[in-house]
Amino acid sequence: MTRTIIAIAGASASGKSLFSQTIYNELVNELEPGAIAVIEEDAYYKDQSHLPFDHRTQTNYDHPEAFEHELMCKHLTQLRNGKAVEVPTYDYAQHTRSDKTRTVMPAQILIVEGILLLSDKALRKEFDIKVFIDTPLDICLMRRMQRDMEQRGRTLQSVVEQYQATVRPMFYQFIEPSKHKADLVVTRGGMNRVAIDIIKSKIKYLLQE
Ligand SMILES: Nc1ncnc2c1ncn2[C@@H]1O[C@H](COP(=O)(O)OP(=O)(O)O)[C@@H](O)[C@H]1O
Ligand SMILES: Nc1ccn([C@@H]2O[C@H](COP(=O)(O)O)[C@@H](O)[C@H]2O)c(=O)n1
Repeated sequence: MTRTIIAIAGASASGKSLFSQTIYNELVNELEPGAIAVIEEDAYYKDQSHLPFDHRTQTNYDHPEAFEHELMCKHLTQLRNGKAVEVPTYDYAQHTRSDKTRTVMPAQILIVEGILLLSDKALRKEFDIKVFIDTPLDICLMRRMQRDMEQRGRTLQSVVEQYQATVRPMFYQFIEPSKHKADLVVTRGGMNRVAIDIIKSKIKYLLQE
């Protein structure tokens, strides 16, 4: 059986999750059970439970070193080879992994979304289709402020400080240059109906092959 792994990359709050979830939600009931699955790169942030909370707040979460990309690569290879994996789950409020894992079965179509997927050479090799969500950074910042305060337990001050110290500089160092590794660059992210339909058609075509 041929399996296809699709990467959805882009800045934080660019709309990667919305884009991925829209494709998943619109296809999941049309396809055979278990044909499509989604994995988040954020699940592979390193475990920091051994560090005091104050230290965890100082981590640069936008640098490749913050992730356990080796484990992610290993899991993607296992999924491609038809094996189920236990994906970690992440707690943004605690800045570390939670105790639970999530079992992901080897789907024929696997969508993977995350900020640094295309900047890592080893990870890039795992992807059959590479998409970059290209959203202006000021729009990402506005969305991130709202989301991080509502859903990730952050204050306005902490979002602004983190944005200046790491999020913005790491975007220009790692994420923006990785756009050129993409097969498709998508504007308007999760609201780009044409782009969503193109990926959906490609998935349906692959499943018919
Ligand atoms: N095109 C869009 N228009 C309006 N809001 C959007 C759009 N894309 C995403 N959002 C909203 O912005 C926030 C961040 O989007 P999300 O998909 O979680 O970003 P990412 O996964 O890239 O971090 C969410 O609240 C989401 O609903
Ligand atoms: N403890 C953490 C871990 C990550 N972040 C931020 O999350 C962003 C990536 O997730 P998206 O859903 O926004 O793509 C990344 O920019 C990290 O700064 C965090 O704030 N705290």
